[in-house]
Amino acid sequence: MSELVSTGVEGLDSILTGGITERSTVLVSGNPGTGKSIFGIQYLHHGVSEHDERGVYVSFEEDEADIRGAAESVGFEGFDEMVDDGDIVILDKREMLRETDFSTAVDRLLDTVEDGEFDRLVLDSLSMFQLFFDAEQEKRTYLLKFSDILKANGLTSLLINEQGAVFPDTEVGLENFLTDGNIYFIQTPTDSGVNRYVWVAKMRKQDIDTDIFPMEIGQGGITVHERAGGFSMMGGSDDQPSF
Ligand SMILES: Nc1ncnc2c1ncn2[C@@H]1O[C@H](COP(=O)(O)OP(=O)(O)OP(=O)(O)O)[C@@H](O)[C@H]1O
Repeated sequence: MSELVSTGVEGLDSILTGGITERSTVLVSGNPGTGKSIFGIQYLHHGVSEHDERGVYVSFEEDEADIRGAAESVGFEGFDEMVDDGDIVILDKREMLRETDFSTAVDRLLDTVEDGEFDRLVLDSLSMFQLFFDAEQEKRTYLLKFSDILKANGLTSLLINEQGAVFPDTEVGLENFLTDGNIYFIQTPTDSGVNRYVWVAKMRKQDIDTDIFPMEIGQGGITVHERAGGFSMMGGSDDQPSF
């Protein structure tokens, strides 16, 4: 049986009955500000601090200082040292977009992971990646090849997907089908801010809880509460999911 990789979010690991199957690629979708990047950083930080697993964070949109700043804002202790020591390697937008040629940028990423010394990868974001393909068939072939390379190098990967539509109007694209798992981060407005939720819609080969669970972002990162329900498109109520 495959090993399970702990996400670093206890409540989410419970929903996943232990974690993510190792060498999977998991799509993490959500609107802006729903916590996708923080989840990615938490996943890598947890890998190093609790499991001695090295990670790579690839960003097309932020530079290293932004990522270090996000880790600091939620109090991930020792994150800077992990980066300084090379336990977490950040390939940031300066690095990835140095060449205008997309395949050279991807080669740089593959060069980093192909020594097999990493266990976890976060790609922020897959949406950027996909902009380079016009034809669906080309996108499909590339995505499959890319995720095969990640798996072959022993990586369990989170591929972040910037979602335009507001939940429950999720856009279901090729990437939803071609990845092993789909996790959604959801936020609904309330009078005083937002209510946050997480939904694991799919995880191949795993028995998962497909309810929608409330979550919070604060010091220590993301916390998922192990009580289903509370989701409402109106926000602020304790009603059961309303769709
Ligand atoms: N220390 C903190 N305490 C509480 N909430 C925080 C803290 N730091 C960040 N947040 C919340 O997390 C949100 C940002 O999360 P994150 O950057 O992971 O979102 P995202 O889904 O990656 O967004 P985007 O797609 O725009 O990059 C902020 O909007 C803020 O509400």
